[in-house]
Amino acid sequence: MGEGTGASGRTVVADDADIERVVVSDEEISAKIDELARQVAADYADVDSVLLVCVLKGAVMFMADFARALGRHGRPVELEFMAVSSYGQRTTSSGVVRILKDLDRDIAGRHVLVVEDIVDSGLTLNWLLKYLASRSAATVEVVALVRKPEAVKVDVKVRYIGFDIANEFVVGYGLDYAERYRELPYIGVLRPAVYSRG
Ligand SMILES: O=P(O)(O)OC[C@H]1O[C@H](OP(=O)(O)OP(=O)(O)O)[C@H](O)[C@@H]1O
Ligand code: HPA
Ligand SMILES: [Mg+2]
Repeated sequence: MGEGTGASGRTVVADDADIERVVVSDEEISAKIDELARQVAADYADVDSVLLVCVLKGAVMFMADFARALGRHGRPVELEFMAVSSYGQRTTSSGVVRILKDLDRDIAGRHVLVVEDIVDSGLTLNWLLKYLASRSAATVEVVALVRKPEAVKVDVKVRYIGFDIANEFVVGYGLDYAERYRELPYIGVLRPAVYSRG
């Protein structure tokens, strides 16, 4: 693809052609991450250490940018990763959360902040919070970049939220459809034709 301006309003990236509409731009994401990091750094100013738990794969971009923003705001953190999956190739949750990668270390007594890309039905987070509670963390809070308030099926406590968005399937900035589009720098909606390609 040559030079030009794509759906993101900036230099075209490879998957722009499949995007119908941008829901959250990369500039909005950066500004929001900075704002969330400032707030979290202030709220956790009095604790010795903070353990960020990234929920792979979707939250990988958010984790990387959020951790660095916390550093800029004077809050050092430790990073831990879990991989869970409930969507697979679908656009709706299977309701069954599978652990693909567990935590590498004990979180007992730690101040844990779960870093999630999206709260949709809430089923993943609901399951994860129960799982982490059983591992005796001192505190467990959640930061989620986006949430779909109209899609929530279970009420989960999310302390920090970037954006509330409409109830439509989105991709980009870590979010995938059948493992694609995670690398897009913004969050957007796919053209309907993409789903009928099979
Ligand atoms: O609120 P929910 O309806 O449970 O949906 C949110 C979860 O679903 C997605 O993960 P997915 O299962 O697609 O795995 P992935 O992160 O590897 O894409 C997303 O990254 C969240 O973890
Ligand atoms: O809208 C979404 N897009 C991608 N992955 C997701 N996982 C839950 N909701 C979504
Ligand atoms: Mg997914």
